[in-house]
Amino acid sequence: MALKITPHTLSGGVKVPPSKSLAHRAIICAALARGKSVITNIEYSKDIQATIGAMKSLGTMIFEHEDYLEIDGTTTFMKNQCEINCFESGSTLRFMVPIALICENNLHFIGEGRLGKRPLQVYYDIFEKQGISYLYRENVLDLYVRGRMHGGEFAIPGDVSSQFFSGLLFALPLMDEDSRIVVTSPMQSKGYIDLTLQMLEKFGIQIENHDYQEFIIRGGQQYCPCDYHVEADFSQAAFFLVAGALHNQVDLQDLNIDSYQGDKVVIDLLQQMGCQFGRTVSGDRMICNHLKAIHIDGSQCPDIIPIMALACALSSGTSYINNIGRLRIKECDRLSATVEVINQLGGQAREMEDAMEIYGVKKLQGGHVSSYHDHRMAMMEAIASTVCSRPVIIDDEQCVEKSYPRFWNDFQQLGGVIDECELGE
Ligand SMILES: O=C(O)C1=C[C@@H](OP(=O)(O)O)[C@@H](O)[C@H](O)C1
Ligand SMILES: C=C(OP(=O)(O)O)C(=O)O
Repeated sequence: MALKITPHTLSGGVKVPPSKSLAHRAIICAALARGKSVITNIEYSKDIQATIGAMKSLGTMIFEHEDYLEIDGTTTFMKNQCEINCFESGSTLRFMVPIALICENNLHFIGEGRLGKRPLQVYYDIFEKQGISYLYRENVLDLYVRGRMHGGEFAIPGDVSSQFFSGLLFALPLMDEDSRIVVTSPMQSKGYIDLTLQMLEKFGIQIENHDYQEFIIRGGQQYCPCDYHVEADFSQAAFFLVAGALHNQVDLQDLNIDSYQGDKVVIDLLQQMGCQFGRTVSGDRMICNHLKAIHIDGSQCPDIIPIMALACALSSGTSYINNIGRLRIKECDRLSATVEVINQLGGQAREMEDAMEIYGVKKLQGGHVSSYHDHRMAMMEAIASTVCSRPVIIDDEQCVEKSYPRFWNDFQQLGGVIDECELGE
């Protein structure tokens, strides 16, 4: 089965889902604190379920309510032999590996989809150095680890994934030794490190950040329980903000304009392209008369690149997005997939090793595209349908459950016209 989206302008209000990145972090910090924390505004996407399940596997008590969690970390680490299912969540995997090794443990990490193909070498290098035994299969996530990690000196490249840094920053404060992490190549996705440091501070952990070149972590610290409300997700808001830039009338509810989320940059980027961003009683709205081409440095905001590329595809002039080689190691090769989708829908884009060039057109046509089993590709394709002259057909549309399970409901509420269809229709 596939989904047929008949072109239709979107209009109305949408409640932006809670930030996936902040929810992962709040759950982890609460689970590492001795005592009870309440985390409100939770939506059970597959990735968030993975992190909840992972912490439960380590022994944390987590009580799931409709839209909030009660977490008590008093029993965390009481289990020292466990299986951790990360589903397809890179964040869960890269955060949990060092956390699960804070105490002597016998671990089996499993997962789905492309997760086993995404890089983990940074941790294998640490295992080698620290004598931690591990065994894995190539290309699928099936990793056995036995041992305990110690604090000390770490040298980690900054341009593979910031998630390795976040993982270590969560775990090292609980180890006996003091630690220092040296960043050996320019730090990308810095905004996500900021989210980690901010959350750690809320839960009582102190870390020194020397301009993303070195982090100093005192050992023997303690997480304090804390109640936390998860704010709306700018990476998801980006889809509806771009929809606005493409002449849809969408009001976004609950955005925190003072947020530290790096993907908030979507507002600046669309403004540079000629859009106006305004707040009304019914929410925040992006409007645009004439969309101009832009140059984007994608190194700090990888998740909004597919949807920003769509905005570029419908702007006047040639846009260029560089420093995006890391898009190739996400849920799919997002660099290649984004270029392919734009071209298949009737736009014009060219793929380079670390960049893409997009030649703006006035309208897209439509057609059959793959979701590449990637939530951000499927959501970008849905927004693209609003500026197509013919239907867009997407396969495997349920992949949005990874981050935004109610996406298709929200899309329909806004007037999106979707029907199930047989492939080839
Ligand atoms: O820490 C996080 O919450 C994330 C970090 C980013 O990964 P990279 O640091 O690998 O770019 C981002 O792409 C991912 O969706 C979420
Ligand atoms: C890349 C993503 O998440 P993760 O790395 O956690 O799988 C994403 O949500 O786009």
